[in-house]
Amino acid sequence: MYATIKKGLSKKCDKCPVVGKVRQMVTMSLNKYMHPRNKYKTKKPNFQDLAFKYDYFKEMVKETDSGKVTIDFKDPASSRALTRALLENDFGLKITLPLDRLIPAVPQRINYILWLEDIIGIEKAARGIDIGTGSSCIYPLLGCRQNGWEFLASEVDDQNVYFANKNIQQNDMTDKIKVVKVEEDTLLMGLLENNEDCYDFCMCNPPFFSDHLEAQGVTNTRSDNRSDASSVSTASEAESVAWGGEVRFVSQMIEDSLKLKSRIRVYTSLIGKKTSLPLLKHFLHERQVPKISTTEFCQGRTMRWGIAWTFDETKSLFKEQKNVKPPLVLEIPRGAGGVGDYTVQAFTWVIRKYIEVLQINYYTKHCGKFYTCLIMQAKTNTWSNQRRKRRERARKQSVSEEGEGNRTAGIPVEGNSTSGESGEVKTPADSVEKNMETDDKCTVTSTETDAKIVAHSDNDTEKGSNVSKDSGIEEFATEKGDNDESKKSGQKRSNDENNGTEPAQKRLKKDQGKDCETSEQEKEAVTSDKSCNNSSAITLSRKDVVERFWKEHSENQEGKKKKPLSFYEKLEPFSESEECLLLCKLVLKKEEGEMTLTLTHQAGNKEALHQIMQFFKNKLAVKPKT
Ligand SMILES: C[S@@+](CC[C@H](N)C(=O)[O-])C[C@H]1O[C@@H](n2cnc3c(N)ncnc32)[C@H](O)[C@@H]1O
Repeated sequence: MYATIKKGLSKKCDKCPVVGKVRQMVTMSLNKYMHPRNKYKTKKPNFQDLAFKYDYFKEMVKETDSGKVTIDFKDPASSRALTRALLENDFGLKITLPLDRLIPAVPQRINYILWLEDIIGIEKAARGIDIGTGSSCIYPLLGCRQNGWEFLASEVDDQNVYFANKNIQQNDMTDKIKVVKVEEDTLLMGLLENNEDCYDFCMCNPPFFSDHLEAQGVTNTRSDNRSDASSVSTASEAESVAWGGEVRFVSQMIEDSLKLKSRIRVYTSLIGKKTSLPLLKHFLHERQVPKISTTEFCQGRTMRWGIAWTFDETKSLFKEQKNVKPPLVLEIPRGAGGVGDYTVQAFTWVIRKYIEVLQINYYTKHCGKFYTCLIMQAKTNTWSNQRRKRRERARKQSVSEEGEGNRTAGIPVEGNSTSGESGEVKTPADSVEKNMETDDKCTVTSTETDAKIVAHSDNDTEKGSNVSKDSGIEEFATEKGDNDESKKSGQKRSNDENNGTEPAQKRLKKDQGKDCETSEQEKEAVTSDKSCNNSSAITLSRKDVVERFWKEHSENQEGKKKKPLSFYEKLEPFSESEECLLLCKLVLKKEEGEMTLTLTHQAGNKEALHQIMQFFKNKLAVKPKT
């Protein structure tokens, strides 16, 4: 897929050394929730510029078919070249790394340094400890270069000690950073037993895993659906695995800190697994450590956590940190939810339909080719226990049918479908339940949770579309002639039309129908796709469907062609200060060819945010390959 551009780069370089016509801004997947002072937050690394400057990096870059300059993140040599180039370019640090040891990701390491700056301040020169400094010695090098901090660093691995010393020397920092080779069971106590110095902080990026199986992802909780890691880990077993994992490692740091107390003003550690955090906090509370603070590092698509504790009760340590929750990020793989068009437009459409089914208020804040932002306001929980509720309802229904079968025999039931089965009064929640039920019934293609959204030809729509009277929510995905229920609902849909709230999806379907009448060429294309053929549903992925949706949307926005908006589009932006169960922001973004869905909490119940994300995960899940 990639074509090497080593030669191409030289050509471009000849044309225009810095700003070539074909210059590509190359970005890494770093999101905007990085530490506010992280320089990569707003200025992503420009691979082309780096390639012009550094030959060792130029050798690694490739150009994608779309002309984007990138590297193969799964190749250790490429990752190493990137780390080397970023440290040299952005921090003036020269670094030598072996290929068989951990290659640190620079933007991630900066986050930890900046968090420490927030805690201890940068006004005064500080002295710190780095436990397990690695071959790069990256934290001491960065802390020293950025803030003039001095370091005592420890390491158990001989090769790491060798390279760490080499890196200190080639950056002229031998008077500021000292590396000590320690034994495996040594953390702070052993390191400090022969000196009486005091330190402002200690930091540590511990080996996360408790055994090699966990390190290889065999026994941890990564879901089967999760896509492969986008970068390679070159960490040796000693670097990533420690007996008892990070919990035991940091617990031992805590035990040591109870003896050392204020010889180190602030104790900190990075945490790789969220589940470790409550255990370590509990451990600290149990030992009556007076001040504890935690943070979340949002690093591209990786989450890490930080934990800090101190025995220094006189200072206002940890006070100024804001507890800003990072967003929940879902990587959307190609083919997710059966949507073949890997575009923001296609997935925006799908997501909006799911939101409408859930009866969550929303308005569109931004809708672009690569970026969509919706503000969502949920009043009640309409997403939990869908399956259980469906089963219960089905059970109830069959019981009532059995019991009332004789009584209802011969009584016309047409039109009863929206007022609820068994004559129940239909609440909005019921309506959602019902929508969800039909949605699942009709859209699940392979498993109960793997939803495939389909659009239908015009005639299919007539038969299949269903708009709930109560909610104005359109049932957007039913197989042709699916069931009687959907046939009955054609009447209900027209209620909606009369109100001028023709849903976007139906408009799409209509347009498809028009295509069939107006253009022979298009007709051919469309019929070959079977969209004009009543006998089968077409997938949403058809490019023309998406293009039409997009065109229509922009027309609406520009106000050139006033088409009626869907029920929810008609809503004015609601008051975001209004009391609700959850207020959040949903962002769909395509960056570097990869799509992500991000939910950011704004107000209300944080658990609800996780539940909604789980709902989207289920709906968009692609089945693991067998
Ligand atoms: C996850 S790596 C972190 C390396 C580096 N700090 C970084 O962030 O890239 C953990 C490091 O701790 C080292 N290590 C493991 N046990 C240790 C111990 N008891 N004392 C010091 N270092 C240790 C490993 O050799 C490894 O280099």
